[in-house]
Amino acid sequence: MAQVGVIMGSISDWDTMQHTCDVLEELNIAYEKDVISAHRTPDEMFAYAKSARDRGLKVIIAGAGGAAHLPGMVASQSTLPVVGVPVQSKALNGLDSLLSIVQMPGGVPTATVAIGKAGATNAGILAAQMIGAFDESVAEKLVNYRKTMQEKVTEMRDELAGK
Ligand SMILES: Nc1c(C(=O)O)ncn1[C@@H]1O[C@H](COP(=O)(O)O)[C@@H](O)[C@H]1O
Repeated sequence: MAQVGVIMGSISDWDTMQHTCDVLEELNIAYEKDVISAHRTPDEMFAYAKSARDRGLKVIIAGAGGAAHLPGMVASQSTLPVVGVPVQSKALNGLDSLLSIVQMPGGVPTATVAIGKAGATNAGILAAQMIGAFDESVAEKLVNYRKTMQEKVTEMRDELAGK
């Protein structure tokens, strides 16, 4: 059963949001993915957010670009934690997406990560950390993920020393 719901406003967001899915797979966390838009499919968006907890999801990750209302609107309809990923827009480089997601009114938070690929990856890790707070096996996977990161840095140091 999926623990994380990954949604995006358009298929054009997939290039970014695939990095969320990649890290969830790496951490062996079951997830589902879908295209849902607060603007274009408001009824589906409401239904998704309202049913998310009962369907067993623990965290929702929502990626959107431009007037990125999807994360905030989903957050308004669910008590699950929502992580918003600002997708890099063409016109304003994602600053519009970032500000749309991060500037929520008091009472309805969305956890907001950085614009683009690094943010999308971090959204997946953050979701794993939320689940890992209550699930030791997920916490162990996160420890291993960090070890792998450290090993990569060690390789970089060796590579730099040889230059
Ligand atoms: N920001 C939103 C929402 C929403 O917030 O509901 N729905 C679609 N979009 C965004 O519109 C951008 C352009 O979409 P198209 O490429 O389909 O024209 C995408 O980045 C999408 O996330």
